[in-house]
Amino acid sequence: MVDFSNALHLVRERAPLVQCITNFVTVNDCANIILAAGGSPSMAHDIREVEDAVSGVRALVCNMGAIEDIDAMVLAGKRANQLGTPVVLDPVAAGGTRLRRESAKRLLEKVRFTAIRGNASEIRSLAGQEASGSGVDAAAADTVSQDSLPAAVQTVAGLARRIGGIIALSGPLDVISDGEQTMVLRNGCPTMARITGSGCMLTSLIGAFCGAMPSDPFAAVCTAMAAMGVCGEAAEARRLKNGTGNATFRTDLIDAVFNLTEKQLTEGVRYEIY
Ligand SMILES: Nc1ncnc2c1ncn2[C@@H]1O[C@H](COP(=O)(O)OP(=O)(O)OP(=O)(O)O)[C@@H](O)[C@H]1O
Ligand SMILES: Cc1ncsc1CCO
Ligand SMILES: [Mg+2]
Repeated sequence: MVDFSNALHLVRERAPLVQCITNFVTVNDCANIILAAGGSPSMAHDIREVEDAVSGVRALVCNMGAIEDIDAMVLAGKRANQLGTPVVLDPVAAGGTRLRRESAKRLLEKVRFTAIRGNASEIRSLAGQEASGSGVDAAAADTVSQDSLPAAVQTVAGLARRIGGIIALSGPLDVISDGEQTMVLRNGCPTMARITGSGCMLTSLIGAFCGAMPSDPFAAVCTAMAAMGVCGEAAEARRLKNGTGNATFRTDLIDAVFNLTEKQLTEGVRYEIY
């Protein structure tokens, strides 16, 4: 049983410092969503300081959108592993190019990840399955539907066992597994895929929750994913009411995380456990 309410309470009470080595496309949104959740962001990514910087934080987020910073991620990740600090990976476009396939392989060999959050194409690629996606968005052919859900649960749980951490596949249905228990979340809205960075922001949020409750990473990841979905719905309600577009939606999404209450989260989340 995941206590969503307690996890949200803890992230606000503990205000974890989260270090992100992340891409320049969405870096500002990642910093702001960590702040919205009650955490504190550090975007230090220079290879000359990441080992030092990671010593003072509660979680490290490595985002492969910053493909030029893979060496820094390996160094920071190894240091975080030594310190017992949670490390979260966003395998942006993991199967898209040879450089990304090799980088993902190298990261998984060198660093032990507490959690990996990617879209369906990225998770399929990490699992060694045929994936249609080549850019940063999931391919329609890979997207999890009600019909393909049983197979997706197997893939996600199998990969979780292989890496010894949590795998979170996002999309219309979110599938989260630690290899034994698997949660399926049915929140969110299609507009979330019409802004860049909802995935990057979600991975940063996972970093904040893992930093706040390192002893229960499954609850941390599930709560971050649930919060993002419920907040996506709140931002969509505003968009429909105000007739705004994706730029305002992005701001409303961050505002929704800032204003999210424990009651709104527990009443709004739609999930099942496998
Ligand atoms: N069609 C949809 N219906 C409901 N929720 C969605 C939908 N598409 C995306 N989401 C939600 O959007 C968030 C980001 O997931 P997504 O899989 O789009 O990430 P991503 O492809 O890595 O994004 P990016 O790389 O642009 O940051 C998750 O919370 C997910 O549940
Ligand atoms: C668009 C884009 N390109 C590299 S990273 C990124 C952010 C979404 O993954
Ligand atoms: Mg992404």
